[in-house]
Amino acid sequence: MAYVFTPSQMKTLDENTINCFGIPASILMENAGRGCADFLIKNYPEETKGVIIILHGEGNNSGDGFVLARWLQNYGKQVILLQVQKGEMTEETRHNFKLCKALKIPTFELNKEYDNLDILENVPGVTMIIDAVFGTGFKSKLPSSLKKIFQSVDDNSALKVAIDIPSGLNGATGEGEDAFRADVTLTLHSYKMGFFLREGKIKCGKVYTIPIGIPEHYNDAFFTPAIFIDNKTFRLPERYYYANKSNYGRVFIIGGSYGLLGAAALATRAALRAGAGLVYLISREENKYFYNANPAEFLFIGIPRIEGTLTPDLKLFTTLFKTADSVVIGPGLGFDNYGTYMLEYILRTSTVPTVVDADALRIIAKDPSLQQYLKKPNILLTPHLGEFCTLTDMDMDKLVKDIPTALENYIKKTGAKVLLKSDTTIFSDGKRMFINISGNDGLATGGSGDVLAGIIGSFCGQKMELGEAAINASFIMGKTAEELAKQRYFPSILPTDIIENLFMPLKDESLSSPES
Ligand SMILES: NC(=O)C1=CN([C@@H]2O[C@H](COP(=O)(O)OP(=O)(O)OC[C@H]3O[C@@H](n4cnc5c(N)ncnc54)[C@H](O)[C@@H]3O)[C@@H](O)[C@H]2O)[C@@H](O)CC1
Ligand SMILES: [K+]
Repeated sequence: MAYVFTPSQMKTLDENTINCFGIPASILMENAGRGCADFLIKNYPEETKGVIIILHGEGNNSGDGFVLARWLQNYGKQVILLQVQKGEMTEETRHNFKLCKALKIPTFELNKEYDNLDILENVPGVTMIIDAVFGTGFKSKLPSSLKKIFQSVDDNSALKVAIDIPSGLNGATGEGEDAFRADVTLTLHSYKMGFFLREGKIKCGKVYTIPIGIPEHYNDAFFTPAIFIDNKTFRLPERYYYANKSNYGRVFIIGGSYGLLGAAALATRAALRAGAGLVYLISREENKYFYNANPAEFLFIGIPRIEGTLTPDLKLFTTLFKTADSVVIGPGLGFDNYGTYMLEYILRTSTVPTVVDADALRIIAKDPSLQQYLKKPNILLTPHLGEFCTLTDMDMDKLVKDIPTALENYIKKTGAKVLLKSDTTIFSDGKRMFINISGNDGLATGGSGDVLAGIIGSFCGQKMELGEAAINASFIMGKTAEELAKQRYFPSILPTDIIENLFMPLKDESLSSPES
């Protein structure tokens, strides 16, 4: 299981490992530094052949850097320590610094004016620059002196390695425009939340985890950590050897205003491709021309308007709706009385997993009385960032500064379950959090959200739990886009390509046997 921790959760884990479990801080630091040294020696033989410069300050991250320096020297490597930030040394850090001095590892200090930055350029044969300045204890903004130093490192052709987290990156929010830009990040124990958000996605390079001795059962002992969905953790709905269509759910897709049936049609086809037993497209009666012209595997149910008004005739729909196993409402639903009336009915009466997407989200944003239904355990909202801003009445600039907190606040306020879609997609219900980063820019096309809603509805119809369905649908859709990008220039990927090639990545051996 790949867990994702915030810096404060990491602190809780470290403290409990030291104070309750009984592994001293000095041993954790030794494990961290030695683990990084062993990893680099094994995986980067060329890059560790020349001079290795370790940039440090005085916190515990720097302590890890000092242990790493000792071990690299022990393995016969040439190491230089370069202090770029002043601070208070902890006992373990100070002790390891002394040991480095005792080993005669060369130590340099940049002067106050930082006009001796050319140390970095003048040392011949540098093949690796390691950042052990700040770790998860970094707060606020990077000092301007460090900005200058990191820019200069950026121009150097040596391999750049960050210990635990690139210095200057906020481990909770991913904010860090001026952070150290690493080619490789050796993160201690587990991923940090900031790796998957904002600048974190470009500052970390390749991320590898280094175990430091925190016991496995501590991971979820003090809080429920976020889980990163990857090739090993993703799941698909179970299929049975002896089964018929009734085992795989009746999925109701409700949407499609007059003349705008495309969104609902995409969700419908996606639900079928994702394995649903039966898919009903519930739309306005005047859309039946579409079904007549495109007879397909789904069933079309037209809900007529009540004479003289824009309100649908729900009586015709209610009996049939009792047979639904899951619902998707919103794609192309429309904002008139018809759409609002249908949405209110579904939110109030549905007892099966219900995915609320697109127009339905905007109706909820306009009509706060509908918020009362969001705490029902079977309701999932699937906004993209723009729709989330509308739901929360928040500026995009403010939202992207700290997405996890904005999400947490909205869930606390409404009790909703949310799949927040962007290049990093997050599911949260206030208790669990799942993170998915699969996919590419080819998904930034109108209609992708409708396809995703259809897949989620389909997975729910196949008895997958709502949160699991949401994140796994997002994962498999992203993987499909990645697979398609091997065959065509990714901006040309269309939502219909995703539908027609869904599950194609399962041919890839690493994905072929998801844990169930
Ligand atoms: N005992 C532990 O808690 C362990 C910690 N470990 C390492 O220690 C790190 C966390 O250690 P710390 O909590 O000491 O924190 P850091 O080493 O990340 O940095 C803390 C230092 O940076 C300074 N600082 C923070 N933000 C700053 C800013 N904007 N400008 C200037 N100075 C700033 C603080 O005043 C403090 O001196 C982890 O990332 C990991 O590398 C590991 O050694 C494993 C065990
Ligand atoms: K670091």
